[in-house]
Parts: sequence; structure tokens; C-alpha cells
Amino acid sequence: MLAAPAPAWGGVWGGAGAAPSRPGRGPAALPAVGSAAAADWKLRAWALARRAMAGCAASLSDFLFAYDTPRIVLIRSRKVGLINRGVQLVILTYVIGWVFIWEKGYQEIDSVVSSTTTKVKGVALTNTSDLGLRIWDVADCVIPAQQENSLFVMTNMITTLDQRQGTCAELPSAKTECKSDDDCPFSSSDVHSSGVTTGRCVNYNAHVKTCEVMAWCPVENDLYVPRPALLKATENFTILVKNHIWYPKFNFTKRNVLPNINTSYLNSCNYDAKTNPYCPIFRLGQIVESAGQNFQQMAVKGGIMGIQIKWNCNLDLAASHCLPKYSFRRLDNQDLSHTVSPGYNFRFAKFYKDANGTEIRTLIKAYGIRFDIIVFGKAGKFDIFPTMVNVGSGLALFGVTTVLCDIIVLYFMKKRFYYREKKYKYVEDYEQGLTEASRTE
Ligand SMILES: Nc1ncnc2c1ncn2[C@@H]1O[C@H](COP(=O)(O)OP(=O)(O)OP(=O)(O)O)[C@@H](O)[C@H]1O
Repeated sequence: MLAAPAPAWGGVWGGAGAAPSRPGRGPAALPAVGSAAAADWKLRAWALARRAMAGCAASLSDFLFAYDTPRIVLIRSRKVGLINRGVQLVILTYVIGWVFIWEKGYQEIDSVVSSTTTKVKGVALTNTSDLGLRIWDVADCVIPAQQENSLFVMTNMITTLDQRQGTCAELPSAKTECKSDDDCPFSSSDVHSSGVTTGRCVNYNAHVKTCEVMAWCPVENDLYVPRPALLKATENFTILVKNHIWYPKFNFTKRNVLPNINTSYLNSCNYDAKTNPYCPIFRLGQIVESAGQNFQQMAVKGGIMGIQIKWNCNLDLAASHCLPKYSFRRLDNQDLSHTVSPGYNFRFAKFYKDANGTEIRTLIKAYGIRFDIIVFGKAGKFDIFPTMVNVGSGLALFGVTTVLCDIIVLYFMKKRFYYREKKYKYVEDYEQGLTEASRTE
């Protein structure tokens, strides 16, 4: 190899291809063409290029002409042996216990498709100053009569009877109270108004005057919500939930009115988690109580309850083992520290005509409980493909044992250097090895 003469200025090479610099004196000027310094430059560049090429060639030859092969080292050590078997045991427990037994890794899984219908039964009696003695049956209390996966039962209400189109005093509030007509704008309204103002200030009662509105009169007064709830007897109403399920992958169908349930049982049973867990008839009070709530409190302002039906089925067993599991929870917010706008209510009206043909309506602000029926579940059945996939991944997982034990033995144990020496062996090519062996002899 060529020995490179020292640079004339004593500078430092910044590396192959880097321009030499003269510290403190700025960049070096290039030597004149044909001068001795220029020849020196050429020599140095040539030497560097040769050195780089030699490095590349060595790496390439290592890559092309060397081969590494795993070597099996049997370590006769109780400690290492126990670590190895311990890790294998953990992996075996995971694969058999969790993947195959608990998660049923040998099964194909399908999600439930479901349809639900409901029917409510019950009668309630009320006695109010407005309505007198009155009977409320399902046609009065369930609004609308049918919904998809949901039903609303009215538990409390504010009724405004015999409303007609006309003019009357608006409900008193900071905005609507007045002293004279000057306080009342003409033809104004907002989203909270009962109607459109006429510009007149009139008596709401003996003590209060409010702006007159053109509206359905008399306007509704919902400042006081009846307590206890008017329809508190709805606690004893019952719901029949008919739920049909289908697992499309397995073409498996079932319904929650189980094959062993007969008409007389259906007429008399009431769901109970312990004594009657498969009766599809639920008492409203019991649904609310099962969710840890108080029906009478909830009935005042309304709320939303969830009836959850879980169908988790192992279709490797007989169809009779595929059974619904019911649970209940309150779905609307029950944050006691934030009681703004609690419950659930809406308005509807019943229209009719009086003897003169004038349109009249009864406005009802209905408070009640909406029951949402939520059906979910999975079914599994043996299938060879998930079984093979899970067996394969379980076996692959055993490879982790070697990696883990190698890391422990080669990096963490006291005798790691000894084990490393035993594990790795560097071997020359056969002929070269022979030459070197004969040379050492
Ligand atoms: N909410 C409910 N509470 C108690 N029993 C109910 C309820 N809904 C239905 N049933 C009873 O369950 C059975 C099946 O009801 P289904 O609606 O299929 O038949 P139905 O003869 O039309 O019912 P019905 O005419 O009594 O309303 C009937 O005997 C019915 O009386």
C-alpha cells in the first residue's frame, strides 16, 4: 500500500473527498496544475479511493462467501433447564387454557341478528280535579302503540283540556309579565312562546298581568309537575318481549319464548332472575328495581331504561343450551351533581270538534319511561380452519421460549461470557483451516 506523504501545511484531511483546511487561515488554495503539490493531492485521493474500494470488496466477500448456521448447545444447568420448562409451561397454559378452552379458539364465530316485538298490559286509575275518575289502559299509556326495539310508557302528565284557537294571556315569566300595553310588542314570538303577541296586556289571574297571545287557548301551565306521578300504577304493568334471533353463518334460529313454555305458563309467569329467568314477561317496576333505581321517583320526570338480552351460544352443544340472559340498566344520565333537564318528556295532542264544528284539542305533556331493547351475543361452532390457525400460532409461540432463554443465558446470567463462548464458534473455510492448522504445527 502506498504511504501518503504528510501534507505540506500540516492540515487535517476531513475524510475522503473533503477539502483540506488550514486552521485559522481560511480554506486552502488549490495547488497549481502540474506543481508538486498537485501531484501529492492526486496520490492521496487515489490512495483513499483504493482503501474505500477494498473495504467494500471485503464486506461483499463476507456477505457472499460466509454462511452462518444455528448451532445446538445443550446447557446442562438446572437453573437454565427450569427457566426453559417454566416458560414452556406458561405458553402451554396460555394456548390450551386461554386460547382453546376459554376463548374457544377451535370455533367459528358469528354475531346475532335479531328482531323484537313488545306488548304491554295493565290498567291504571287516576282521580284528578281536571279529569275526575279516569281509567288509563295500554292504548292510553303506550305512545306510539309500536316502535322498533323500543316502547314508551307514560307515567306522568300535564293535561290542558279544551284548547281552541283564540287569544289569551301568556304564561307568566320575566319576559311576558306586563303592566300596560306599552310593555307588550305587537306580533312577536320566540321558541319559548305559546303564540304570537297581540300587543295587549291582559289579566292572567287576579294578581298577575301578562302579554296577550294568539295561541291554542288556554295556554299550558307546566310549572308544576304532579308528584307522585299520576300514573304511578304503571309500576305493575307488564311487557311481553318477543325476541327472534338468527345466526346466519350457522343458519340457526331461536326465540326467547322457549319451546318448553306453554300458554298457561306465559299467561301467569313474571320474569325473576332466580325463579323464572326464562319468562319473557317483565313487570315495569321490577325492571327499574333490577337496575338499582326507584320506579316512583323515575316515573315523575321519566327516563330511559335498557332491557339487554344476551344470546351467547355454544352451538357444539344441543340447541336447548342456547338461552337468553336478561339484564337491565338505566340508560339516561343519573349524575346527581348535574340535575339540569332530567328525565324524558314530549307533547302530543288529541284533536276533536265541538257541537258547533269548532276544532278543539287536549294537549298532553307526557313524562314516561322509554324501554330500549338491546340484543347482542355471539355463537360459536367447531370449524377446522380456526382450529388449525390457532394450533399453528400456538406452536409458533413456543419459539419464544428459545429467544427468551437465550436472552437470559447470554445477557443476564453470571456465566454469560462462558455460555457465549460455547454458543458461538467461528470457523474458517475448510482448505484455509487446514493450512492454518499445518502452519501452527
Ligand atoms: N304484557 C303482557 N303481560 C302478560 N301477559 C301477556 C302480555 N302480553 C301478552 N300476554 C299473554 O301472552 C300470551 C301471548 O300473547 P300474544 O300477544 O302472542 O297473544 P294474544 O292472544 O294476541 O294476546 P292478547 O289478546 O291477550 O293481547 C297471551 O296469552 C297474552 O295474554
